[in-house]
Amino acid sequence: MSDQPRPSRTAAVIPAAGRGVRLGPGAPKALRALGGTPMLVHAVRAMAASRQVSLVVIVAPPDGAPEVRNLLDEHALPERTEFLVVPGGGTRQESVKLGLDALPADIRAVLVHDAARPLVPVDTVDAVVEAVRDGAPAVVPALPLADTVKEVEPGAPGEPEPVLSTPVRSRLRAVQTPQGFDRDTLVRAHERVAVSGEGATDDAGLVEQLGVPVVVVPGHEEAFKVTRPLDLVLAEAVLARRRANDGF
Ligand SMILES: Nc1ccn([C@@H]2O[C@H](COP(=O)(O)OP(=O)(O)OP(=O)(O)O)[C@@H](O)[C@H]2O)c(=O)n1
Ligand SMILES: C[C@](O)(CO)[C@H](O)COP(=O)(O)O
Repeated sequence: MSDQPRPSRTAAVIPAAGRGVRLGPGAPKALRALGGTPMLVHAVRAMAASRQVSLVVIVAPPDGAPEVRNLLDEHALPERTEFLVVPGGGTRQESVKLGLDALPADIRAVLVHDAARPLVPVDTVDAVVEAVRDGAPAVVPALPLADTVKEVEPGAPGEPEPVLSTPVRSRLRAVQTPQGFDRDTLVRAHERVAVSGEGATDDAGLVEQLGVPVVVVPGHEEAFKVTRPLDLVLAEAVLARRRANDGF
């Protein structure tokens, strides 16, 4: 056997342990079908489509790891990619941490990608990986906003909420995944920033709390998050358009 050190590798961690409450009653969101295939399988394929990603860690619902392992075995996935399934936690932040804990030592760069963003194009994945490999410790894909955003004083449900301010829209970005990180930076962020309430809403936010710079690269409209029922309608339409285009 060669005693040369193995080159450092890039892994993707896919938090998929959420219930999908905002999507309505049914199976855990990641296991629901999109175009006849579980949303999670689309997300796993989207990460494995990047030749830069050699390991995908899937963070399953806490009691659903065997089911997710079976699901992956039933679907065609690239042979050059390694897949690991670990049980998740009660918040997204805890689930990502459990995924990071499972990474082998030779992983130097990590993507964190929501199972709920099943249709992210491979070019977006590659752009994030490239930026990390070029030396950025934390990279997020993002898009400018179409709506004006107001900061409000949250009130009781259904009651009018006083507006506090209107941030300058041209300075705002809607952040997507995969978010890419130097592994040590992301692990440090997850160790230092405690889970409070629902946890941090994204991983780059934890890194920002360390004072480490985060940069934005262009996101993609098709990397939207399936959160509410209407998002599922859009996702089915995007998938149908892709399949029709592939047919010609
Ligand atoms: N305890 C949790 C909560 C969320 N997630 C994952 O984090 C991603 C983004 O979360 P979101 O879209 O909010 O999913 P849910 O938490 O399932 O949605 P909801 O808030 O509507 O229940 C999803 O892929 C989800 O599976 C996770 O791994 N573990
Ligand atoms: C990580 C994220 O997708 C970036 O926009 C988002 O913050 C996840 O939020 P959610 O409420 O857990 O879906």
